[in-house]
This record gives sequence, C-alpha cells and structure tokens, in this order.
Amino acid sequence: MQYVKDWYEFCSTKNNYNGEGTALTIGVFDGVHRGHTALLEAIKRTALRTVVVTFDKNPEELLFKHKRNRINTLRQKYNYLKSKNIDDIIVIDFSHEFSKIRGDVFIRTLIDKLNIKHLCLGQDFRCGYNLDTDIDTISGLFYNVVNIEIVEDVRYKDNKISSSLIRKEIEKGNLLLVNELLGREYCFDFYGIEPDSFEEYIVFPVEKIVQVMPPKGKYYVDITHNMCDFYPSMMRIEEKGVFFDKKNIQDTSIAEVRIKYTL
Ligand SMILES: Cc1cc2nc3c(=O)[nH]c(=O)nc-3n(C[C@H](O)[C@H](O)[C@H](O)COP(=O)(O)O)c2cc1C
Ligand SMILES: Nc1ncnc2c1ncn2[C@@H]1O[C@H](COP(=O)(O)OP(=O)(O)OP(=O)(O)O)[C@@H](O)[C@H]1O
Repeated sequence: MQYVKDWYEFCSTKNNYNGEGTALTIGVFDGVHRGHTALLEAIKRTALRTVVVTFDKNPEELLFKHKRNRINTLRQKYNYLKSKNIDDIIVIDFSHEFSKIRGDVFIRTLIDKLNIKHLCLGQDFRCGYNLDTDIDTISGLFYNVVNIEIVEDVRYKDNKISSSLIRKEIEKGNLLLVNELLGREYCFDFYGIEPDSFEEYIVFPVEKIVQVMPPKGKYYVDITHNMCDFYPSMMRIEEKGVFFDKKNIQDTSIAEVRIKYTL
C-alpha cells in the first residue's frame, strides 16, 4: 500500500510504472460492496498491472463533519481490496487542500504518474472540487490516451447498490439485506480499540467506534480474537456502546465481529 499524505509531493516524484501499463479504478469504496467488486473484476480482466486509488476517509466525513459513517475502517478496506488480488493500492489523505483540486487535473496527473492504459469507472463517478468532473467530461478529455470502460450499475431488485444505501439499511437493522448487498457479513473492526471492562461485560463505548451503528438490540455474531478463527456469540447494542457478556467470549481482546442478524 502506498499512502499519499502529500499530493504535491506525489505529483513531483517519478512515475514508478515506466514501461508497465496499468488498469486502474478510483473511488471511496466504503464497504467494498458488490458494485465495487464489479469494478475490481473489470480491471482484473485486463492483462495489465491492477491499481486501486482510494481515500483514507469518506469525503463527507471531512467536508460535512459526518461522524460514525464508515462501513469499513481503512484497515478492513485495504484487506478486502487485497483479497481481490489487486496489485497496488494507493490511499490518498483526503484533506481540505486535496478536495480543492480540479477533477480533470487529478485524472490527468494519475494517467501520467501511473501510466494508466485502462480506466474503469461506474456510471455516476464524479470527482474534483465541488464534483466538477463526471464520466462524460473524463471520456471527452481522455478518450484518445486511455481506454475508458464504464461499468454498468450492479443492482439489487429495484435499487443500485451503493454505500449510502448500505449505511441506511445498517441503521435500520436490516442486517440480512446489508450482508446480501455487501457480499459478506457487516463486520465491526475493534482491532486496536481498548474496551472498558466490567465484572460481567466488556464494552466498546460509542465514542471509540467510527463505523455505522445498527439499532439498539441483540445480535447473533461471529467473533475473532486473532483474525482467523471465528466462533458464534452474541452482542448487545445499547445507547452507550457495544456490550459482550464475558460468559460468551473466549478472550477480552476482540479483534473483529461479523454481525449475522438481529435476534
Ligand atoms: C481531486 C478531488 C477533489 C474532490 N473534491 C470534492 C469536493 O469538493 N466535494 C465533494 O463532495 N467531494 C469531493 N471529492 C470526492 C468525490 O466526491 C468522490 O467521492 C470521489 O471522487 C470518489 O468517487 P466516488 O464517490 O464515486 O467513489 C473530490 C475527489 C477528488 C479526487
Ligand atoms: N452498484 C454499483 N455498480 C457499479 N459501479 C458502482 C456501483 N456503486 C458504485 N460504483 C462505482 O464505484 C466507484 C466508487 O464509488 P463510491 O465509492 O462512491 O461508491 P458508492 O457506493 O456509489 O458510494 P456513495 O453511496 O457514498 O456515493 C465509482 O466509480 C462508482 O460509480
């Protein structure tokens, strides 16, 4: 993974892909849901080196100060992308300064820096300051330097699958639907979070959670302490945070919790 803290420094360094063309896609990719997977599969279908350009946070988290709006932590997003056998993952620090760059300038820079030969985007892709650049603009400007593939929307029944739809369904507690839209179970990432420990319970307080919270209630879950062995257990969500009964867990250092369904 390459982490781009300073966009201007990234622009001024040499192209690492001299001679080797890339197939690339860009996006927030929160959830790495089934729609995103279609883009990843499209770049994999080429014989080129595959690159995903993404951001370290959801733009609205920074621009509109939305809290607890992530489907994934950055750690999970990276792991999900990696599990699709993407060669390189470039994560840009989405800062106020970065958000003011024009979309055409951003795309032009990526084409030059990363030697893009094939660019896959969804139909509603937009980027740049105040979302100034859409796929028609990109196709018009760059059709003669890069092969642009617009991937059709992946839908579930009447709806286009999207991170926004999934966030809404998590908040409503429709975990079975959420898991269907994601193509995997919605998973809390508690890796590196120190829980509060009481006699009977261990509790992850809401202030420490950056992911979207399902409604209060009891949930069937699978827990892991070491990222490989998951076992079935129960979780309770309350106003104050996420509770686990010590009787039902093997260790207090919980790493990830896959949420299966509401009780
Ligand atoms: C250079 C650049 C500037 C951006 N500026 C803004 C902005 O001013 N306002 C905004 O809401 N999003 C901005 N975005 C983020 C886009 O909204 C969008 O989330 C991003 O391009 C990824 O596309 P996706 O949402 O289809 O994943 C910017 C993105 C880029 C690459
Ligand atoms: N259902 C889908 N089918 C095909 N492509 C998709 C789908 N959803 C998103 N994409 C594409 O994936 C890329 C990344 O999109 P983005 O991360 O904004 O996802 P999103 O689910 O649309 O998020 P949000 O709901 O927050 O707008 C974009 O090119 C977008 O057009």
